[in-house]
Amino acid sequence: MNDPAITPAVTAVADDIAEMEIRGAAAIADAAAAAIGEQAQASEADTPEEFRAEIRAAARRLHETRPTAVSLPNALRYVLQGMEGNTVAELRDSIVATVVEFRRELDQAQDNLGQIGANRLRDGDTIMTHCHSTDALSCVRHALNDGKDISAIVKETRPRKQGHITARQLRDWDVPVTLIVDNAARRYLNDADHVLVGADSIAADGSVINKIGTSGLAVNARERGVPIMVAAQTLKLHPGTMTGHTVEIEMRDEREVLPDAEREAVGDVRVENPAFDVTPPRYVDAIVTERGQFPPESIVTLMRELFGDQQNGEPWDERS
Ligand SMILES: O=P(O)(O)OC[C@H]1O[C@H](OP(=O)(O)O)[C@H](O)[C@@H]1O
Repeated sequence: MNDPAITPAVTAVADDIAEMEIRGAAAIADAAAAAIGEQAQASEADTPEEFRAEIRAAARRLHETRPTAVSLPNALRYVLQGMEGNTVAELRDSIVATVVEFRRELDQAQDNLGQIGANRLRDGDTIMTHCHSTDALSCVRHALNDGKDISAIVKETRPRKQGHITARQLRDWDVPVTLIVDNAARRYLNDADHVLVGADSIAADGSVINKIGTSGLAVNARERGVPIMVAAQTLKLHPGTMTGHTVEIEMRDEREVLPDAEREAVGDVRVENPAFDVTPPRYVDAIVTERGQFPPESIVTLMRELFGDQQNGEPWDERS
């Protein structure tokens, strides 16, 4: 049998995720779900078996792009579990409807989470941010909508400088922004009332997997007495960690750290470029989700409720 046909739209989205043209855990989940919808609509499968094989192949292609943000497999699982029917047309319709539902829930969860997180921010507070998180920014947006004045100290976030995206978004909302290099964070924590970050995955023990540099920031913030708030919708909860799996930390291309043009001046050194790190739960004050805010130690209770009956295996594995 030929390999299942994957539509060019899926390949393009997968490439964009791998290259970080599409980035941020929520945006990756949204784009991956939409791509499965495109696959379903473009499919020329003659039989239900062929259609299912194509959808599974598309999901695998999207899944293999980046390993750390669990929102990606969680999104794919949601959509594939919605696939039902006995004909190609029924299967297609079920996928398309599930994608619409998933994307609506994603937006709604981010909005609800923002309202909950905004309650932690007081009028006149200054936040310190790391990287760019749409979940974290949703909290700021709701605080602003509630009439609070918020200022921000924005960490640049080497090597890809996603802090620039955060700074731009906050300025568009008229939030006063001070942009700093990552190394200046400890100094400026004296001026911060909260550290506010997002997450790519949350483990069952309440550990937060987020952009490299988050754990050092959290340790420094704890030493300075600045509370650390993690904004992460439940799509970021990692079901595999309930059975002891660890979260794979993505290692990215060394040229993000040392571009070819600078390589010669530095010479023959090894470069490592981990994209994420793990912040232990004891450095986190609250994990804000659309289901409420939790001390990290109690996140496992929510995970049991959400994933308790999950079976082994993934719907994109070679099963029907
Ligand atoms: O889902 P939202 O809150 O937008 O983003 C969550 C996280 O995704 C990003 O990863 P990357 O830039 O894709 O490596 C950052 O680590 C950010 O905190």
